[in-house]
Amino acid sequence: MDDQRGDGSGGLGASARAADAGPSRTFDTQRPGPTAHGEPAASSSSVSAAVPEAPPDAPLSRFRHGKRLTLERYLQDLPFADRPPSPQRYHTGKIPNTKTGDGKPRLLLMGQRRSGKSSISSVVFNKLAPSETLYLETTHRIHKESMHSFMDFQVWDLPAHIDYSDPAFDTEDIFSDISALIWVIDAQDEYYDAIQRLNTTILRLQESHPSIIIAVFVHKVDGLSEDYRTDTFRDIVQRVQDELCDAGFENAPVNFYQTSIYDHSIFEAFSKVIQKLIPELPSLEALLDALCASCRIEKAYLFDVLSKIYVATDTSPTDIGSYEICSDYIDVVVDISEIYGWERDEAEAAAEADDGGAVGDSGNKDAESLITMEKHGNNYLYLREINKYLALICIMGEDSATERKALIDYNVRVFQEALNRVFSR
Ligand SMILES: Nc1nc2c(ncn2[C@@H]2O[C@H](COP(=O)(O)OP(=O)(O)OP(=O)(O)O)[C@@H](O)[C@H]2O)c(=O)[nH]1
Repeated sequence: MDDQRGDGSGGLGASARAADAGPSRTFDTQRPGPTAHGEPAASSSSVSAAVPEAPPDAPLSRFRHGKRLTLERYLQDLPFADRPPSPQRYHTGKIPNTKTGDGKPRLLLMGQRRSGKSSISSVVFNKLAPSETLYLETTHRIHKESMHSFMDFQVWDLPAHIDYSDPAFDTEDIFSDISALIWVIDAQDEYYDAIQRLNTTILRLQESHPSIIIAVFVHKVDGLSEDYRTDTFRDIVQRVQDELCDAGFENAPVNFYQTSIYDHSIFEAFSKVIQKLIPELPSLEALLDALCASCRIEKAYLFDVLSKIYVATDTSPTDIGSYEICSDYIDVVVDISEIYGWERDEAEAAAEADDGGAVGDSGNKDAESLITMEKHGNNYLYLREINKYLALICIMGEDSATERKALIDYNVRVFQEALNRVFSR
């Protein structure tokens, strides 16, 4: 592996480590450590998926000090954010239903008991090893996770025993601020009741909060044979749509994903849900397309390093295999940086910010930077940290030789600049 450090950086791992240590994510630190993926494999496919603010003196301030990321600033709740005039195609996080006005997207995890809600939240956001989820206890109260990364959002895990469809239950507090509802169905269990509850909830939300994004995770598919998994998935999709249609709600905008915590499918599904909350997604995809065309990149992902959720990818067909390779590669780089990386102090970062930033300049205005390359079969992987939270990772095409690295570096910097312009608009 050829590992080059640009811009006097502590590297991707340094920022990831700093954030994992608590500053930029308000997670339950009692939960055990790193993610272990690699247990039973299952392929995935998709059809078309209050923690209080950290005190100001918390380590979070390290990231908020000085030059803030334009991306972060835009996506969060600054009142003066300049929004594009085009009609809103995606939720922006500043959803019309927002009551409290905190502007942070909220994702609700709902479903039957033992369907796997807490496991999903723990594996994706707390890096809990999937096997450790066997010991998770039943959720009795709403469990709230705050994710502070390239975009702030909250994930609420709702206990299954409360009947939210009961008209006597005041759901306004729960549903009024949400951006996306993720309904988890246990594919290994009897699912008719789950579908009925899901449809009741969808119909209710359709009346009161029609702009909410709805995703169904057909979960625990790892335990099913290929054929049975496909049949179950189709059956669930069909039943949900038929019942909604019978109730007068045709073509309901519900997305379905096959998921499992034992492989990457849960991260991929979450990525797709999160992408629907990003208003700039079309611009990001167009930028990635342009980059792929100019550098003969086979597939490019913009990853949120902390969660391994991908924020955007180019518009060429996505397969779980390429996501897995890139996701594993981020793990490797983060692990190596854990050992060899160091933290850049703020004065140093600020000095670099003043010098750097121009296209073609080696300075990186927003973050430390790290470039790594690795032969992977015929194609090699290219990773560059874009800012504190985001990393660009590309599977290079066969005709994109490593000798052209200088040109690729240049184009990636142009991409980085363009990205900053998109988010500083
Ligand atoms: N095979 C398999 N088991 C899973 C998966 N996700 C979760 N589980 C298991 O499902 C069981 C229930 O998971 P929980 O996360 O506690 O389910 P929950 O929906 O939060 O349950 P309640 O809190 O009771 O509502 C645990 O034993 C998990 O290990 C998965 O993808 N595959």
